[in-house]
Amino acid sequence: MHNSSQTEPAQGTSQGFAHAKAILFGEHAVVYGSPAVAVPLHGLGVQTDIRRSPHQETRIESQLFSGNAQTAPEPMGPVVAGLNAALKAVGNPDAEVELLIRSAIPHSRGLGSSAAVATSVARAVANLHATVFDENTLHEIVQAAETVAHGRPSGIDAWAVAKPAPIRFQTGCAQTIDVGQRLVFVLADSGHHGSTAEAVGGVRARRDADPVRIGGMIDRLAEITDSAVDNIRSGDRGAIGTLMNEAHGLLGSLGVSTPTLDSLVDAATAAGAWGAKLTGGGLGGCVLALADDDDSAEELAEALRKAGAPRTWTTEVRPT
Ligand SMILES: Nc1ncnc2c1ncn2[C@@H]1O[C@H](COP(=O)(O)OP(=O)(O)O)[C@@H](O)[C@H]1O
Ligand SMILES: C[C@@](O)(CCOP(=O)(O)O)CC(=O)O
Repeated sequence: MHNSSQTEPAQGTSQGFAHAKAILFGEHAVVYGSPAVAVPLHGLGVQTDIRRSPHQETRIESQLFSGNAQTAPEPMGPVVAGLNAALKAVGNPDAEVELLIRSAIPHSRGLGSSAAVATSVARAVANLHATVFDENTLHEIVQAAETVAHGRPSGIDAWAVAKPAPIRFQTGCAQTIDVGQRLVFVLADSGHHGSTAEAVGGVRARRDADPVRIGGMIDRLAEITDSAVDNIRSGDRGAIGTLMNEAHGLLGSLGVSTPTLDSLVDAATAAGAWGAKLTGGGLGGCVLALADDDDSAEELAEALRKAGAPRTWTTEVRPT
């Protein structure tokens, strides 16, 4: 995965960074208290530069919007909420600041751009005030942004973009997983935006209509996640891949896959991936495939692009 370029801050400017994430197991089930596993996507990140505003207003410059924060359109709501929560947490809620947000993370692809942007903004605010947020304070700030973005987020994204290692997340708590063997993943963009809120709402409606069947699938996703944690610890790629394939099938049955995501999973399997699945909310977004090694990751990425993915990224999870 290419490195997002980090630049030196100008005088009077402070910075904050955060990386993207991919959910390896347990998306959607995590909303109902099941465990989930997320991995950091180092090198695919966002940088925020901040300085005290020389004007009587807070301004944001970003790929989505540039202008006075008070006139920012609705999609910027999470960013403004994160900024306000961070300024409040440093005891300077009325501060006027200027933000420059540069992100390499495509938004609405299940890669955690909203949480990563909010994390980089919060870290920049802390830096400007010569402090560092402890992880729980940072989490609360980012959850304030995520609540505007998604309604009732489980909290996995907010932890996953802030932690440098894979995590097992359940009901608000995130624990780092010890990794037994290096894992190389290829991410393929389906080219379609996915709305997490719509996907989560769809699963909830199906669960309300058929609690026994859908509840059974959610229970199975929870079992898959916990088996996968054991396999990540022991470094059993074959077992991880088999569980990824099963998880993708279940996510399809929950109604959050699409024909494009299914065909990318099929292409990954045909190209020799240990396993592949959609990642994040679904209904668009990305597919995550487990490669054998760096060489096969290149072949896998090429196969996924041939199958229609407009872009791919390769990332690794290092043994601890
Ligand atoms: N480059 C960016 N500049 C400003 N805000 C961004 C940027 N990327 C993402 N965001 C914020 O994150 C939101 C996207 O969140 P969402 O659709 O949930 O995507 P994701 O699944 O990547 O988190 C945007 O509406 C905006 O609030
Ligand atoms: C679908 C979900 O389980 C994972 C987050 O989805 P996404 O990676 O933001 O698309 C929602 C949640 O955990 O709140």
